[in-house]
Amino acid sequence: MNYNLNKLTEQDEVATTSTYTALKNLMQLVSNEKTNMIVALVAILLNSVFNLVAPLLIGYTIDTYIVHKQYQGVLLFSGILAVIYLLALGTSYLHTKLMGEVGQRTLFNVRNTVFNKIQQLPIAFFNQNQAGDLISRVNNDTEKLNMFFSQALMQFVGSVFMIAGAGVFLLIINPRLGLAGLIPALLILFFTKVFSPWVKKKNAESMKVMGGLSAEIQESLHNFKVIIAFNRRDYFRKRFEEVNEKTYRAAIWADLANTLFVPFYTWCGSVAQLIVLGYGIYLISTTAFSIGLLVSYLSYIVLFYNPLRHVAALWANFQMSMAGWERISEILALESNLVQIPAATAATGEAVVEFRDVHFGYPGGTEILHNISFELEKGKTYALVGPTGGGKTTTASLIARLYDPTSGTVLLNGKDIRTYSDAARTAQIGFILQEPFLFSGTVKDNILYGNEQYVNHTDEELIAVIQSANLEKLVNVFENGLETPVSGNDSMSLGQKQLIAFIRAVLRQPALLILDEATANIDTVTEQVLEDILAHLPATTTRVIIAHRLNTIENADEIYFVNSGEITRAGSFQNAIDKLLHGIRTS
Ligand SMILES: Nc1ncnc2c1ncn2[C@@H]1O[C@H](COP(=O)(O)OP(=O)(O)OP(=O)(O)O)[C@@H](O)[C@H]1O
Repeated sequence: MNYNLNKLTEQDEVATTSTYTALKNLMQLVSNEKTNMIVALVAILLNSVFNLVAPLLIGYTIDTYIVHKQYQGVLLFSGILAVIYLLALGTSYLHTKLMGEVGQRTLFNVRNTVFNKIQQLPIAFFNQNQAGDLISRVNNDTEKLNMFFSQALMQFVGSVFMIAGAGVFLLIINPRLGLAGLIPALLILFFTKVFSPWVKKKNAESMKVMGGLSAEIQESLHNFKVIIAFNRRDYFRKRFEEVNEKTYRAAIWADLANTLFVPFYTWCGSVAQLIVLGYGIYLISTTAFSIGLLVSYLSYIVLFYNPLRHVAALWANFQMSMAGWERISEILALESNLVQIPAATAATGEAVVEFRDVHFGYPGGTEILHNISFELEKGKTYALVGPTGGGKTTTASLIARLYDPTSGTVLLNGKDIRTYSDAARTAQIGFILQEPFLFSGTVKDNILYGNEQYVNHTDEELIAVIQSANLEKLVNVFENGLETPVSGNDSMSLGQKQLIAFIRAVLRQPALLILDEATANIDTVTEQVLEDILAHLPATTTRVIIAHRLNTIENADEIYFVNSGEITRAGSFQNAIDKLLHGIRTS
């Protein structure tokens, strides 16, 4: 399955959605904010009404009181206007506050939802996407949604109300003058329709390269040791400069697209004012049209075109939010291809693990394992040996169901491995990866990770468990034992990390323990301790050891030779050495 977010095709369905669909999906996300949104909507509606009534009152005051010099009436209407403006202020505050909170809650929920989704996706997803791009989606793109809800949405709705209201007033008071004043609005409509897709595209491009920039930063930070050791700062600097330049150019285009509407809308507003002024003066001189009405008209033209200009800026913001939402939706639409399937048949066979005619290739790559069939029996120790790149780790990954075969079946305890829940499967399998990962905390925290059954143990109880599993000597390797601090993945030697991963996996008491080069960086004396621990695991534990060091595989019950995607029994230890040293090695 294609999990590459930057290469989704039409068949992947989520590639591009219409603005309408994107908006509909987005609204579903805030369905539990309905009450707040309705109150905010009412507030913005009232706000528009207050702002719309004011010019009418001003025109009325001019024609009725100012022209006839009745200053008591002027004072009265000034007071009424002051109250109306205060109410407008109150409603404006209310909807801004409510929508600000809706925005923050949505941001919180969307970030949680996206992160949880990412956690459910299979390893293939992480293989195909760069961490920096994902971080950018979780951080930056979700923030665009916050902007949309906290600022854009209600301002947009308020502006639309205002435009509609002002338009109605303009057409009712004097239809001909109103129509004349609205002619430039047609130009705006046309311009917006033509340029909106382009604006959206430019924003989407900008976000995409921003994701690329994050990925570049992440990669160089991750590989800083290599960069410094090889003195290749210039290499990464050059690569960074290239991506930064791309980001800069895309941002310039997006900015240009986003600001394009505003001056044009302003210009259209000015033209409309000129039209109304000219035509209004003509109407005053030829008909009974009053100065007060002309003043009201000019105010309504401002109330019509100002929010239009605002809508232009908000429209760009909206396009940006939709582009961000689409990038987030791409993640939300993905489903793990490693789903649990219903168990069709009862367990067949005694083997702990069985491969039946298994073929496998990584997504988008060539086939790595070709028609593999073998069985691993309970309580035995198996070694997988073979040249680099031969397929050992891939085989182990299929045993642990980090991937599913392209065809064929992997069985765990006689049942298709896909019929097990994640919890049931991982409870049976302990996998020590080639590159163990440590979290910040202490040695104890890292050991307890994945060993929830011991989380509530006191230190004494935990030490007792460690002693009974013969792991005490390994814990004592660390200066402060269980309390030795771990300040991130790079704060320990690879051998020390392997020790912690070993303790973690053995404490799980798995029925099947896979060690992928798990002792490659451990000194010979400590390795003997590990071997002793392995030898004293419960008699039912099956061990799969992947190793290049020959002494590690010496005591295996069975040795498999993995070469060029084929797995064959190597027979005796001597045979395995012959194959390794003199066999045809392809990878
Ligand atoms: N995530 C991946 N995506 C694409 N191809 C991969 C991936 N991981 C491994 N491969 C390819 O699969 C093949 C088998 O790799 P694998 O890691 O299984 O070999 P290995 O026998 O464990 O090697 P080593 O002894 O170096 O650990 C190699 O050609 C490798 O390039």
